[in-house]
This record gives sequence, structure tokens and C-alpha cells, in this order.
Amino acid sequence: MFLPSGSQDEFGNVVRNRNMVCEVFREIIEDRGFVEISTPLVEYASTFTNKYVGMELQNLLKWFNRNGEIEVLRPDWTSAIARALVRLKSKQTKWAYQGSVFREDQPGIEKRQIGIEIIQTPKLLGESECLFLAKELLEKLNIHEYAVELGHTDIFEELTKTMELKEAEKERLRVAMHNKRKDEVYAIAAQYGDKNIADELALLIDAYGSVDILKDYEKRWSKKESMSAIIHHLNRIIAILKEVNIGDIMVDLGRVKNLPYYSGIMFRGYSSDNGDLCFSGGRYDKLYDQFDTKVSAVGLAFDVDNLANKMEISSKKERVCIVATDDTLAFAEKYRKEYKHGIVDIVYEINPFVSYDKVLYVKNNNDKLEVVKA
Ligand SMILES: N[C@@H](Cc1c[nH]c[nH+]1)C(=O)O
Repeated sequence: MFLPSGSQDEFGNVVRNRNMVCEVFREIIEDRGFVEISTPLVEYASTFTNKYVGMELQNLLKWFNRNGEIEVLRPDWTSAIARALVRLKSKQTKWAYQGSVFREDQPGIEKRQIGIEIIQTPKLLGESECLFLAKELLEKLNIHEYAVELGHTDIFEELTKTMELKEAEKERLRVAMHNKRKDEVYAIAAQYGDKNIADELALLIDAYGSVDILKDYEKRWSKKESMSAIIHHLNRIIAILKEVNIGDIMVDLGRVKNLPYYSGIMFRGYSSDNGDLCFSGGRYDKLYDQFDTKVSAVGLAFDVDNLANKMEISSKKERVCIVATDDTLAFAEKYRKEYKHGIVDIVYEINPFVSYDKVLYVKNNNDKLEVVKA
């Protein structure tokens, strides 16, 4: 009632947990040498709908400004940050952000994200740093049961390179791959390519799960230089991730890019108990081409709402209630420091719906104020 569909008020722990996720994130990024960046909530639609970013206008929250230009609420941090950094000409390579993105094609419309973007950094270093940070954040939030899934855009892009596909047909094939519709994938690939490509793509639909799959594909593609380079790269990053004991590592070789700007490794993090998405990201070395400049980049964004749902931060703080009056308020406030690490509530009357570990009354004892236990 009184709110557009998708908008909602929130109270108490939901808000608190979300803020705590952001606090933990801020500490981590500071310690890892990231610099914070903020871009405006309102931008031109074209920043996101141009062919390098490729978002659909219909999915954006948009309106016309006075000059007849279309403006939107920020639907994506990565492309907004690219727009901002290209003018900044800074040598800083590691950037971090927090704030909402808005898209009509996602439940709830508003999604709160925290994330990082790393530019102009050697491939393996930048990609590992993204996942090291993800591991640190999840574990600091006490989320220990999680899986990191790796994919690579070039598997699909390389295999379909020789096919005579228009972009719309290619997108249809991508969507069929994404939805893991084997028959449809086979049919489109056979129509525009050949039987070999169709077989290869159809097989990839099932190439997800344990990292052991990489061994099969190492053999299968041993004579295809570009494909075995992809497997080699995935193997190298997996070895690094194993060494730091990141959660479960999985692969999905049939994964296609969910955002048009990805070009290389893609990663996602899931909570193991219910499969909720914790983070998503990847390499996007071609996004900056729109500004006629070559910038290599990789990054990821966390879903703050899902993390806040999952995290377990035990609050063992003692809850103390000091019952005061108009005349003893100041005394009660000064007394609060006796419980520096507790949660202290000053009230006139005890609220029976709140449970306290200790209730204290401020009493006047011969003109001297003192605190007595209930
Ligand atoms: N912007 C991406 C996440 C990302 C950050 N950097 C690279 N990818 C998303 O919203 O899913």
C-alpha cells in the first residue's frame, strides 16, 4: 500500500545486517589498498545502452529530462565507473564502491551492491585479487559454506567464430546456452555452422560442476591452441585459489556472458546451502574501447541483500536498561559509560517486549543519586 510495486520499507535487523556488511567491506578494501569511488545515481541512458555496454532500455528506470534526453537511475556500476575513470586519468588501479543499482528486470527493482573494479593490472593478479577479496569478505561475515564458479566468455565466442551468425542469431544461441536448452542449441548451431560445432556446444551444456571436468577438456582441446589456452588459464587460477583455501571451486564451461561487456574469465559465488548468489563478476577488457582507449579491467559486485541474509555476526553484547526520570536523565547518561561494551537503553518505563540482561534504577538516596539493581 502507498508504495510502487518493488519498493519496500525495511526495519531492524535487515537494515542493520546490511549496514554491517558494508562496514566489514569498507575495512577490507581499505586494508587491501582500494580507493573509494562514487558516481551519481542519475545518468544518461546512453551510458548503459551503447553497444559496448548493451543494456536494454526497456529494463532501465528512465524518464525524459527538460531537454528531451533520456535519463536513468544507475543500472550498473561497472559501466558508470568506466565513464568516470576515463576522464580522471588517475594512476590508481583498485577502486571500490557501494550503492544501489536499479533495473526493472530484477525482482525488487533496487539492488544494493558493494563491489570492486581493478584496471590496468596483470591478468592473473587482478583476477586473483577479486577472488581473494571475495573470500575475505564472505569469511569475515561468517559465511564459510560457499562455492566459487568459474567460466570463460571465449569458449562460446571462439567456437562460434566461424559461424555465419548475425548478432541477433548469436544472441538467440547465447540465450539457449544460458538456459541450457540442448536441443535448441544443437538446432541453431547445426543450421548456421556445422555438425562439429553443434556437437561441441551441445556437450558444453553439461560441462559444469567439479573442476575435474577441466581434465577432459584439456585432452579434448589439446590440439586447439586458443581453447587449450583458456583451460590453461582456468587451471592456473584454480591452483592459486586452492592454495589459499577458498571455498568449493566449480566450473561451468558452457556459461555464456550475462553482461555484454564480459570478455574473459567470469566468476560467481554462491552460498552452498540454498544457492543464493553472493557475488558476480569478470573481466571486461573491451568496455573502454568506447572511449578510444585500451584499458584492461576486471571486477565483481556483491549482492548486499543476500550477504546480509546469510551472514552470522553473533552479538554477545550485554543489554542493560537504566530506568530514569526527568530529573535523573543526565545522571543515567553519565552512568552509561560503566557499560562501554554493552547496549544501554535509558527509559522511563520498562518495555515488557524487550528482554534485558540487567535492569537498573536510578534512585535518590538522601539527595545523592545512585544506581540500584532491580
Ligand atoms: N557490474 C556487474 C558486476 C561486475 C563488476 N565488475 C565486473 N562485473 C554486475 O552488476 O553484475
